[in-house]
Amino acid sequence: MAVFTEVSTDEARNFIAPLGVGQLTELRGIRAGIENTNYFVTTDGGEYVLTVFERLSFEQLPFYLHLMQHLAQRGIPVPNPRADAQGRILHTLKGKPAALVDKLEGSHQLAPDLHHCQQVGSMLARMHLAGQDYPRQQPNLRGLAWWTETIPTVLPHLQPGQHALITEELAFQQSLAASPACQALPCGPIHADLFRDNVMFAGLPGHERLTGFFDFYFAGVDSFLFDIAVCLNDWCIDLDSGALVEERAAAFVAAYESQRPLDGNEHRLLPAMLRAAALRFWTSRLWDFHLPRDAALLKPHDPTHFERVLRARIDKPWHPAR
Ligand SMILES: Nc1ncnc2c1ncn2[C@@H]1O[C@H](COP(=O)(O)OP(=O)(O)OP(=O)(O)O)[C@@H](O)[C@H]1O
Ligand SMILES: N[C@@H](CCO)C(=O)O
Repeated sequence: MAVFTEVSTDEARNFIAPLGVGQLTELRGIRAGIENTNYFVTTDGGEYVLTVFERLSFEQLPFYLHLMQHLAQRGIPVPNPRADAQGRILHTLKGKPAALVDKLEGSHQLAPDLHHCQQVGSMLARMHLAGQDYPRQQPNLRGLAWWTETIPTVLPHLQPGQHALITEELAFQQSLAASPACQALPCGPIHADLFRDNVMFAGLPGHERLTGFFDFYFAGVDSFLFDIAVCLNDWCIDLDSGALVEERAAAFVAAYESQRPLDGNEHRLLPAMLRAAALRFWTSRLWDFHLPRDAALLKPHDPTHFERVLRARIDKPWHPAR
């Protein structure tokens, strides 16, 4: 359940009044999600999502919300935050930060095929290009510095084989990140968490079209290759074994490259970046699992999934044919 902060109809009506979205006709709590309170808001003018942020602060949120606005203004299908007459998109509800964004049409595609992967790959590249002139800066807060700080805190909970794997992988990623090749990777704002449950598709089975990316609250400035690797490790794998489904991965990358070709460095570093992306989510899942901060807000995902993904990426490195 994901209504941590109850919002009444009157509170919602007052909240949306300055946002020029019409009169409230329906307010419905959204059960999915574990981070924030979300409500579907219907007005006589359209459909929206009201989010009350439970963990992110007034200082952190402008980067994410303005990024969504920037991308939406450039034609990327992401939820556009609604502004008041002064142009403010970060609001306050019950003392907490809150936003009203456009509701995306459609639903998740949890069993993607080539067609879905191609659409995500192509839109990811378009998003990277559209974000290049985004002026705000915020690093990927779940990047190497965070892995380096967090991995020691989870080590006491690991079996010897896992302990060796995660410390060796961290050392590998630290030396890789310091290399000139890695430092030359093209960077910009990335989503950094574009899993199957953060993309919407609409349309009849077999003919679905991508209607949007959402949940930008792990976004940050990092290499585009890292974003590609996060996607490949979710959209293009067999969820049981963690093995890459090469046909889907090749289709994803080809579609990405139809919009933004990878440079030689990106091509060479993709196998290592796939390992980095697996390490990132293994670490965060271990941290959520073994060191829960706020039990009420957290239903941890299975960490061993990303241990399998990491082992699979090490055992069978992959990069697309050129
Ligand atoms: N802009 C949107 N348009 C349509 N549906 C949305 C939108 N934002 C959120 N939703 C719906 O609300 C659900 C919960 O949102 P979300 O996944 O962002 O939850 P969260 O708690 O904020 O984050 P997390 O995914 O980390 O748990 C989504 O699965 C989706 O169905
Ligand atoms: N996508 C993340 C969780 C939310 O960011 C995971 O699957 O571990």
